Formats: sequence, structure tokens, C-alpha cells
Amino acid sequence: MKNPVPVVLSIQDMSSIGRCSLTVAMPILSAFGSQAVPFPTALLCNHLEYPNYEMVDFSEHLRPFMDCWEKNNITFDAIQSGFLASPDQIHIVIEAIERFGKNKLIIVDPAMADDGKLYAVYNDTMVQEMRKLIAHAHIIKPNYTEASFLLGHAYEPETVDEAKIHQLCKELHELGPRHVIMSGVPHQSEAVVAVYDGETDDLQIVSTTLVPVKAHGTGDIFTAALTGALMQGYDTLESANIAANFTTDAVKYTHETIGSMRDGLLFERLLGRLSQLIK
Ligand SMILES: Nc1ncnc2c1ncn2[C@@H]1O[C@H](COP(=O)(O)OP(=O)(O)O)[C@@H](O)[C@H]1O
Ligand SMILES: Cc1ncc(COP(=O)(O)O)c(C=O)c1O
Repeated sequence: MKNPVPVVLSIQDMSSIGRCSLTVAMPILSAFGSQAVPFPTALLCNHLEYPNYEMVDFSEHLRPFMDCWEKNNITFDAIQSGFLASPDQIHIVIEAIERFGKNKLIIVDPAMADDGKLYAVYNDTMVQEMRKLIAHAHIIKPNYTEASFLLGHAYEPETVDEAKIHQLCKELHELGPRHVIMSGVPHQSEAVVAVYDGETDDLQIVSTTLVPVKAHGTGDIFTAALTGALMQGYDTLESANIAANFTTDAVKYTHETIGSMRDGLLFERLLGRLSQLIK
């Protein structure tokens, strides 16, 4: 009998403080009616954008976890990956997709860069390996910076228009994934997400209010809500719409209540909205 609660393997770090990766994926997926199975790539006391951090790389435990799951006949309905601790971990994610992802939905957030720069812990090897990982995905969610890095294009936010975004999405699709959902598309007055279907060459734009603040973890919140919506049977455009509105509303709520973005978005207050969307 089909499980009414979809099971999503979520491969990303567990940062105790800062509301990103697993600490947002788990509650958001749960609220949206899925079981989120954590596969922690690293344990951190807080995410990397704080002035200090402690990190324990979990790589050596990942294969034994998969071996055990296989012996116990554990299966998943979807695999979703996010922030990874090292380029080597990309091989482990690809292995997880090969072992547990046959005929399952694969969603990859190639989290590695923002505002025109790679995160300080990465170098070009991460970009090269990430290109290999996205080839295994059905849906990828790069931000505009990550899209530029993945394609080896210059980061030129000032020259962005719809034709250029369409071209970038098409080129990303040619690397493997059917759908490209590009977040953080540069725009002066709106928060813009591009939703591209490579099979039909169709580009749709989802716009929400741009709140004049910079927050971390927005991509992770977006991808978690996107995955939750897809697992409920919403199509890609509907899911991107739900994810964009949920994330923007969480930015807005945090800005209007506590004002500080330091410890992430107060998305907990909005989780009930996702539960109402369960089909
Ligand atoms: N300041 C903001 N105002 C409104 N929406 C935002 C804001 N920041 C992020 N979002 C929403 O969250 C999405 C994901 O954020 P983004 O910054 O692109 O992710 P990432 O963390 O991967 O760089 C954006 O496309 C937008 O829909
Ligand atoms: C360890 C870690 N995971 C996840 C994130 C969140 O990434 P994003 O802002 O792309 O959602 C960050 C960045 O702040 C991070 O340092």
C-alpha cells in the first residue's frame, strides 16, 4: 500500500544555530506532510556566516549509514541535497542517488556561492564536482551566482534580463536536469525566481515583494518548501510559487518583528500555512 506520508532523504549539514539546511528542512517538510530523513554531511555549532564556528565532517559515516539502510530495506520517495562539506562529499551524494534514487525525484540545491562569490570554504574543484552532481538531478535550484559559476560565465547582475535568464536556464538544462528553478534573479524592486522546463523550453517568472534585507538560509527554506510542495503533487511552477511566497513572507515577518536576520528567519510562525496546503 502507498505510504500517505512521502519519505524524503535530505542530504545536507546540521548547523545547530542559524536556521539553515537540516534545521529548516526537517520542520518544513514535516509541516508539509513529508517525513524528512536527515543524512547529515557535517555537524556545526552554527553555520559558516558567523564569525566563529566548529565543524565535524561526517563523511566517514555516510557510506556505513547507506550500507545499513540497504540491509534494512529502507527506501525513499525523493532525495534532496543541499550544502555539502567538501567536493568529496559530492561523490557520496551521487552514490546515494545511484543506490536509493532509482525512479525517484532528485532535487539538488548546488549551494556553494552567493553575491558573485564562492563560499570561503570552497574553490573551483567544488564547482567542477557540482556540475557532475546536477547531471543526476531532475530539478536544480541554483541562485543566480551559482548558475553563473556552474556555467563558467561572468557574474554580471547589472545586465540581467529575461532573455539572458532564459539562456542560462537552457544551458543548465543541457547539463542534465529537466527543470531549473533559479532563485535570487537580480531585480531592482522585486524578488524574482525563474522556473524553467527544459523539455518544453518554457520559462515562467515568479515575483514576490523584495524586502530590503540580506538573510542566510533563504535558499534552504525555499528548497525545503519546494520539495514539500512537489511531494504533495503540486507541479513545478505551483511549487516554486508556494516556496517563493513562504520564504518571502518569512523574510518579511522576521524584518517586521525582531528586525535582526542574524539567527535566520522566524519561519516557525508560518509553518501552519504549509500544513493547510497538504492535499
Ligand atoms: N530579501 C528578500 N526579500 C524577499 N524575498 C526573498 C529575500 N531573500 C530571499 N527571498 C526569497 O527566497 C528565495 C531564495 O533566496 P536566495 O537568496 O536566492 O537563496 P540562496 O540562499 O540559495 O542564495 C529568493 O528567490 C526569494 O524568493
Ligand atoms: C553550513 C551552511 N549551511 C547552509 C547555509 C545556508 O545557505 P543558503 O543561504 O544558501 O540557504 C550556510 C550559509 O550561510 C552555511 O554556512
